[in-house]
Amino acid sequence: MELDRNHVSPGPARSSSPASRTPKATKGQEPKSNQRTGFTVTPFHMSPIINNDAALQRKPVGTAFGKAPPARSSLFLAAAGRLTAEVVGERFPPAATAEKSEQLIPSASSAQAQQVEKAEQLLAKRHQSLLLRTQCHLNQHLLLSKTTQPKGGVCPLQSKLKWKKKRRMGTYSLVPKKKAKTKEKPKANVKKNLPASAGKSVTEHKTVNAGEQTATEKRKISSEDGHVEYTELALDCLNLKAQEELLSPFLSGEAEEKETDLAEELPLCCCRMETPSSAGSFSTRSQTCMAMESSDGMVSRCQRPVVKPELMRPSNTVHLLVLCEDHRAGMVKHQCCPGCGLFCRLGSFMECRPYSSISHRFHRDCASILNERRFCPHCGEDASGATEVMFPKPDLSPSIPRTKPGPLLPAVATLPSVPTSPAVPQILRAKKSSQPQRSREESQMRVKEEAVHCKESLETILMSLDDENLKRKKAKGPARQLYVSAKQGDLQMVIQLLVDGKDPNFLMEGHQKRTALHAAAAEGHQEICHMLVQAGANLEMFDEEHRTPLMAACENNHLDTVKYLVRAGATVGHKDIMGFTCLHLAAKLGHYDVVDHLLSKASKYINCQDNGGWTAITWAIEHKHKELVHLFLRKGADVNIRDKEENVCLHWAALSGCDDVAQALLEAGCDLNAISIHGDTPLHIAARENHLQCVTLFLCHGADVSQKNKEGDTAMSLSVSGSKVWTALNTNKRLTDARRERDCQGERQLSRDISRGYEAVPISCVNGVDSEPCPDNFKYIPDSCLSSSLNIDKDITHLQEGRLPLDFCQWEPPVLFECNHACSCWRTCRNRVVQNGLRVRLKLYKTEKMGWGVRTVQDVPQGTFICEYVGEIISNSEADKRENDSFLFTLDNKVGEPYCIDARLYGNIGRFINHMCEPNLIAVRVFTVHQDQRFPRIAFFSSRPIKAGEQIGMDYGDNYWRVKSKFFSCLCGSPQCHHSAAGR
Ligand SMILES: C[S@@+](CC[C@H](N)C(=O)[O-])C[C@H]1O[C@@H](n2cnc3c(N)ncnc32)[C@H](O)[C@@H]1O
Repeated sequence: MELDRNHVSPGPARSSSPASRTPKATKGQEPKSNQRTGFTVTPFHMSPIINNDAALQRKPVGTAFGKAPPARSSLFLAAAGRLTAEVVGERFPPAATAEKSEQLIPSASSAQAQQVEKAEQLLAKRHQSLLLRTQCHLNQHLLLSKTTQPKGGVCPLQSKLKWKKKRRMGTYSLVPKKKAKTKEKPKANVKKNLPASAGKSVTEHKTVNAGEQTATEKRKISSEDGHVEYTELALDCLNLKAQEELLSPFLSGEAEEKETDLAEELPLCCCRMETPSSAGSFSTRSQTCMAMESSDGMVSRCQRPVVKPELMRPSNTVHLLVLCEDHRAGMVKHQCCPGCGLFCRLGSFMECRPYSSISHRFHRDCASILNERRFCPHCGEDASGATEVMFPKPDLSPSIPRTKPGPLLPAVATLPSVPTSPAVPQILRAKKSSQPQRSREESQMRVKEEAVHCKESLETILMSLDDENLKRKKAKGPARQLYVSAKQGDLQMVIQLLVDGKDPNFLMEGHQKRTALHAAAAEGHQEICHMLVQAGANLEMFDEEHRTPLMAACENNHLDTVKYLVRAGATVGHKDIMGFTCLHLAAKLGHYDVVDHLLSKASKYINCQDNGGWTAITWAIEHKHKELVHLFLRKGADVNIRDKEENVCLHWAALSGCDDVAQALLEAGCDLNAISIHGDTPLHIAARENHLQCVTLFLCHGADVSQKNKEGDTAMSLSVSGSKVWTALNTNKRLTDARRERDCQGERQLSRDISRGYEAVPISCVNGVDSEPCPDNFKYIPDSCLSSSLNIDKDITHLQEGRLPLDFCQWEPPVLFECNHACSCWRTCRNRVVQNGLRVRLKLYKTEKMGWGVRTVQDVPQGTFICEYVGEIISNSEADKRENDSFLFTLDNKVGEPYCIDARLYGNIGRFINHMCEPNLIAVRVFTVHQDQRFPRIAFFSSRPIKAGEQIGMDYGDNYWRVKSKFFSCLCGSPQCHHSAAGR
């Protein structure tokens, strides 16, 4: 159901569809940390950061504050009769460690170990190149994601993802994974790289033999020596391997486009151009290859015999050369630097990758330069996109290296750690984790059976690998075949392809640029995952949606594969383009066992928020995965985390209509009175959605039926008139009104809101004691004001979760620092409490003995921010001149001239808070938008749970009473009163 705030009252969800939760912020915009460079920011909860004024003074701006000074105990009087605030007082994660790898070692027989070792030794032959390619792909992936956002218009991925956005959360700013096609490339290197043709006109004549797989182009290029006929090498004239690598990407659905791209780019270098031997003066008889290799500064010449007499010219700085077959293939693969004519095959070079399958190598200093910009001398791409690559000498070690560096493991360690199913394609799929758990005996039997199956299947596969015919047949498969086989669960084929040198990190065009590991993980082919990982597949490769193989396994509920990947070192906390983690994906789809496993392995992500500010539990709640919700609650999920619209879990339960989930959330302490940015309480949502059970539950727990949202609607006005929900709300309202009337015993309401709408919640004023009208001898202001210029230093703007922790030191309350606009966190960050203003519903009422006082309208948990003490900020000398000191609150600053807040003429509800010898409030000094130590804000927090209707009060302090007791006694009425006339 699609709800739109523009038409109906807001709710936590604009739609109950999962896709509707597309959040507002993109990953790129989302700050990863609320810390600013150079500053240490302490979360509010963990916080309280200073109770030491000396420390406050000592610490330089921008440093974290430590624990602080012994403070005095309460609020107080510095000057006569004056209140004081004495006491206010991971993109690629670290490599899997050897330790992690060792966890992969299952207890397996040595026969199995030997078989797997054999498989791995076969794989080892290809390992080196796989690693290199992995690195190349990673480089390319990173490079593309960083640099290729189109300047204007909507990128393909953006438009592709737009359908997902239903929730009205703002705009996207996606980073496309695919490099935008450069139509007008700087042709910087044309002159430089044309063979012996600098400054001369170039004419091209292109003929395409339509009957052939590859195009053959003939170009006539004029030179000083006359015409030299160059022929562009047809790819099918190359050796098989080089040909396959160049052709493989074209076998995808984008073959036509790629062919055109390639044709557009090739003319910039001459790597594929050859000229018949007759064009030069070389005899190829007993000729050796003239290729020069450069390896980290060392130049060496190839000595291999030449087979073909044709000449090639790597660069206009060198002569035409005859080359051996290997170097001819290298030329065509752009492995020779057009700048200097030296081959780049061992050592460090720059590599430009205009497409994932094409690599252009050149030396850093050989880039073409035009207008102080550097370009690839092969294709003219901006060389800033090129990456430095290293091609080490081949390691002839027989061992299979791990995905990540680390000590080699004993061969037995490379067995699939949890062989959950026989390694034959038809039965490879991991069973759904929702299947009932097996008994211990069954499990043991199964492990034995699986070991046997595993042994047999591996044996079969290894035997087939020895079959030379099979080998030859398989070798022709294109790189994408690995992806297809991994997806189909064809373990035998996967191993064969890996042994044949297929890149396990090949990105599958047309399949969201996923890798074979994504495909295997998504299908739950655990053994294939293992083989791919052993062959160098990177666990952290992500697709166009920034999803990793582990995420694919989680989303598809393949528990065993999830377990395997986690053990292999996959990152659990990785976020996709929507900010989802593995937990979000599994929670949304109700994959109980997967969630359970993830939480058992990485519980720290339990409260991780996605781009909409939603935690995994909110997804489980919205999609009515009840058992999962209970699991999250047992594991300690925070139910009061606010999303970007300030909804808490109960809003989502109200939306889904699950009253039993709502009940569990209430028992877990979820705030029934939480208000979203639209002013909605969970009751508003439940009423609007016509969820009767939830409505009655909330009413039973004391939800306020008269609470209005920002559009002025009560839950009742949002319900369908005459419906059961409406009747329940109406009945409750009548009963509540009647009770209030009885409880108030004739209390008259003098004002609906003394704040005149300045506070987020109204503060009514009632008098059931006498005929005194609503106080009007002051002006209500929501924030402190300045009546003279005080030059508050607002330049210091670095600062450091909902409530004070239960162990917050109430006797020596430390200073708090809230996040502000200078932090990198969102406005909804939980370390912003005081700055969010009044949230608890309060009432100004006339007490029997202490004049006006303040009470709460709702139950208030311990540690809740109640209100601030607001007034005129004045200097002490100014305060001394003022006659009425009843509303002076000393800021008790230790720096420079002391200041205080006078709420006599200008103030807020805080000015009516009376002294109580058994207080339920503490005052805390808080900094929000500045850190000028002279001007802390004074915030009152509940020091214990407060019942609805209870008066709130603080301890004015002994100093206050030392002075004031000469004029009057404490009338708080507490049995523990220290300052009553009788007590003195
Ligand atoms: C900050 S005002 C509190 C609001 C005040 N009750 C009013 O009617 O405006 C402080 C004054 O309230 C009165 N007051 C507060 N707490 C009291 C107490 N425990 N016993 C007697 N008077 C109290 C005193 O007159 C004191 O000067």
